[in-house]
Amino acid sequence: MRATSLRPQLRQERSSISIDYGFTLCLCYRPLLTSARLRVGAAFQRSGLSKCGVQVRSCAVATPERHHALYRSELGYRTDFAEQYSLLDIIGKGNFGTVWLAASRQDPSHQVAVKIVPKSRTDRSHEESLECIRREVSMWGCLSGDSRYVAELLGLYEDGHNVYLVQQLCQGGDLLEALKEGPLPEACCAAIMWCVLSAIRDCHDHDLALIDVKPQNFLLTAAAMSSGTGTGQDGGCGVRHLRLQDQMGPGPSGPCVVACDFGCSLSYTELMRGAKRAGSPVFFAPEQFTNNYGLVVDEWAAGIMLYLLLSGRYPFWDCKREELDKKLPAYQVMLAVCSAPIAFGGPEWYGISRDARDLLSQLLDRNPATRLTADRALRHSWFARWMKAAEANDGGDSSAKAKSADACGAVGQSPQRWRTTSSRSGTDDSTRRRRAQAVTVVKTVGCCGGTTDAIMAAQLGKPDLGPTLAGCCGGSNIVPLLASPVYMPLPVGATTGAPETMAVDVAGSDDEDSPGCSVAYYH
Ligand SMILES: Nc1ncnc2c1ncn2[C@@H]1O[C@H](COP(=O)(O)OP(=O)(O)OP(=O)(O)O)[C@@H](O)[C@H]1O
Repeated sequence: MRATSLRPQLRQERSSISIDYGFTLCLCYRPLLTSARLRVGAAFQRSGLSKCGVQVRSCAVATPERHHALYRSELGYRTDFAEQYSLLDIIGKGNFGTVWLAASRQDPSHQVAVKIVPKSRTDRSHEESLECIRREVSMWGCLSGDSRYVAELLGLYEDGHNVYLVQQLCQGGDLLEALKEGPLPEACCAAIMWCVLSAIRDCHDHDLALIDVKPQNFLLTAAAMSSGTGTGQDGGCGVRHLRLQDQMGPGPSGPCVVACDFGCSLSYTELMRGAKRAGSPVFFAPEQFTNNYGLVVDEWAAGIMLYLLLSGRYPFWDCKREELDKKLPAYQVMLAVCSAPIAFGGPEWYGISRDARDLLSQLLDRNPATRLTADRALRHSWFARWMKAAEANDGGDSSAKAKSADACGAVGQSPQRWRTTSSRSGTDDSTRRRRAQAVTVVKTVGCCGGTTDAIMAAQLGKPDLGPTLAGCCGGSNIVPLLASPVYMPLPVGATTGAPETMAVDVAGSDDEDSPGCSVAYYH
């Protein structure tokens, strides 16, 4: 049927057509579109409807066909997508498909994400494309439901052109987005990495390697967006306020981060047969360059992710994330991954705990045989510390809570964050003031429990001279936290010498290098 023959009928009824991504058009002219196998965009062009003042917001993908009775399923999926869901807006685009926000037609308040994957990719035959989709779906399907750290796959649909993967909507976007505002507080990184490593552990328990572990493939859920205790200046909600304790156990809100995208995943058997190289080279483990690797490449990539979350940088390159995202020649990537030392020297590491570095070194172990597995990584003392600190904040440890209340109460802060190591007795006011002049606000770091940012400031002094401490704030305005006059608000970046890292005592923690609380200080 020639497309031009559509024109009179369309013109005749155009006043009653309301176009929403072509669904209405599909509905009204189903037989014509079906028989002619026209994509909506093409139908518009040819019919001249656009000239009649009717607009289509997007024709980037072929729209779902409502004629499921006529369509014979190729993959065995349902064919009534258009009856079940309406597409609302594009959320994002990947290499192989477009992700849409969609709503259930029965209950429009129920929103989902739908990945629309064309059945024929330009770089593959139709059969090969279908095989890729089948593989991804079978891997995802066997994890979804079994692991709470994997995005839920809610339904599978197909039509003549596309496959529709209906999945849990993750409102927070991906972790790369979250990193755009700079490194995340350490407490928040612990919460995220708990989910990432749990997802990896669950995959490995199913004899699957995720392979493409990177921030883009981990999504922040609705739970992440509503997390926090409301104490920060920004309301206390959102990514920077994620708490480790909310990610554990079968809580009603679920984890803050889930894994998505199983397009590169490989089964253990496939790995043993000699897997093909896939994924993003800057996240490759050294052995991945040889095409002879096992499940623990995921742990290596998780190590790179942790480094990135904590510092905003990649471990083997002396540049920021954005700089490296521009393409590097493959041999340069390989050389760095296989031989460059892991740097912890930059200023972004001043506030990071020794435990975090230790976990990183064990994940980024170039020997796959000794590399920490996800299961063991989850039992690393870094997580235990953050849990302990969080419990103390939440009231598990009443004495720590009381001490903390002492420290913070004087300036009306909620009783949670920092306490002084001691206020050196016998220090007169002029000495305090002199020291205070030399206090340097080092950086914003995550603080105990992850519920507020802390601006850390350290006073001039040597360790043997005693007290060192910290201002606490939400957002960027420094407020004097502690009762002692030593601690004064200072402009960020005021420094008087070369920084060294020093531990600060934190409420609820007995150890000297409390998580997330080391600061730079100056002599
Ligand atoms: N379930 C979801 N909820 C919300 N947003 C999502 C969801 N799944 C994907 N997205 C968004 O859509 C974007 C594209 O996702 P997709 O999985 O197609 O691509 P990708 O991971 O970038 O690419 P590729 O599959 O090519 O590696 C993601 O970056 C993410 O921001």
